[in-house]
Amino acid sequence: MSLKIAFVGVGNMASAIIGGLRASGYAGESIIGTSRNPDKHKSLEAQYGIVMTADNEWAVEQADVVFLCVKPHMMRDVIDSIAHVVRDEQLFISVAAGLELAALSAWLKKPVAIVRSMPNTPSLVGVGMSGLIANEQTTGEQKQWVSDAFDSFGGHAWVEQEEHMHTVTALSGSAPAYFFRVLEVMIEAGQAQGLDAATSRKLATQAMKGAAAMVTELDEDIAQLRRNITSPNGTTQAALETLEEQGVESLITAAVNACANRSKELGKQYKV
Ligand SMILES: NC(=O)C1=CN([C@@H]2O[C@H](COP(=O)(O)OP(=O)(O)OC[C@H]3O[C@@H](n4cnc5c(N)ncnc54)[C@H](OP(=O)(O)O)[C@@H]3O)[C@@H](O)[C@H]2O)C=CC1
Ligand SMILES: O=C(O)[C@@H]1CCC=N1
Repeated sequence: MSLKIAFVGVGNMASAIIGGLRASGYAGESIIGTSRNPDKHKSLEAQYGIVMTADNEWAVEQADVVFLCVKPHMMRDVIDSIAHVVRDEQLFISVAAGLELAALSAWLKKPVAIVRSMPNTPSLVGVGMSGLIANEQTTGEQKQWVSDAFDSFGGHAWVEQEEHMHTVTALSGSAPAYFFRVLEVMIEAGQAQGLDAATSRKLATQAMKGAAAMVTELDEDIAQLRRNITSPNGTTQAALETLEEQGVESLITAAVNACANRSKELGKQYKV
């Protein structure tokens, strides 16, 4: 089915989803985006072939599916301002970190279908990953549409318990930023050893891409893939021993836990 989609708040995350949807063949004419700043509208229209407006009410009125893509602390005000035009048959998809289905449902004030999602920005280049959970109003057909839409810009996983959305955020929603940070540090280290920035970036990023491709394309134990590179008393062993000595396991575990805990805090802050 060809549905009209509205994105309320076209910033980093909505742009990544819109870019992914457009690249996979979704028609620009069926996508409306909103932002308060009209100065941004022309460039977003040109970039994605969509219609931009500052009028959230109008955008929601046109839509079968509404993606809610503003920051968590803005969500309640934005929903309050559109609640009076919400129709029972519409599907709402929130991308906001922490915000629970119950809060979204109470603010929307109608028993509409709601999906809470946690996507990530690699959606822009078709390799996103999204965790999803739906409220009980969401039909099987709507869930199938959501699965297909999110698959069009990457992969998806439905979770059974809403609590697990915090872990989804820690393992995929925020995680591209951890890997970007690792790359930044590696590239700087390469430059410190004398390589130019472009060569350093190419070497480190291709290595990360290759590692990710091996893990996703080969059905092999990740630890074994690591051991396959690690010659006894060789170069890799020297690097890995340093990582362990410097506490790589506790460092990464602490970062993942901090992310999930922040998501829980956001949930509590906006609990209804
Ligand atoms: N960035 C990421 O990697 C991820 C983000 N998320 C979630 O996505 C949501 C958005 O995050 P992100 O895209 O990073 O943030 P951004 O600030 O980049 O995007 C939010 C956009 O909302 C617009 N906006 C704010 N208020 C309004 C309003 N009243 N009406 C219409 N548009 C409005 C802003 O544009 P303007 O100022 O022009 O109005 C802004 O561009 C958050 O809830 C976050 O938790 C989820 C997963 C990953
Ligand atoms: O940092 C954040 O809060 C958002 C949610 C996941 C990624 N970015």
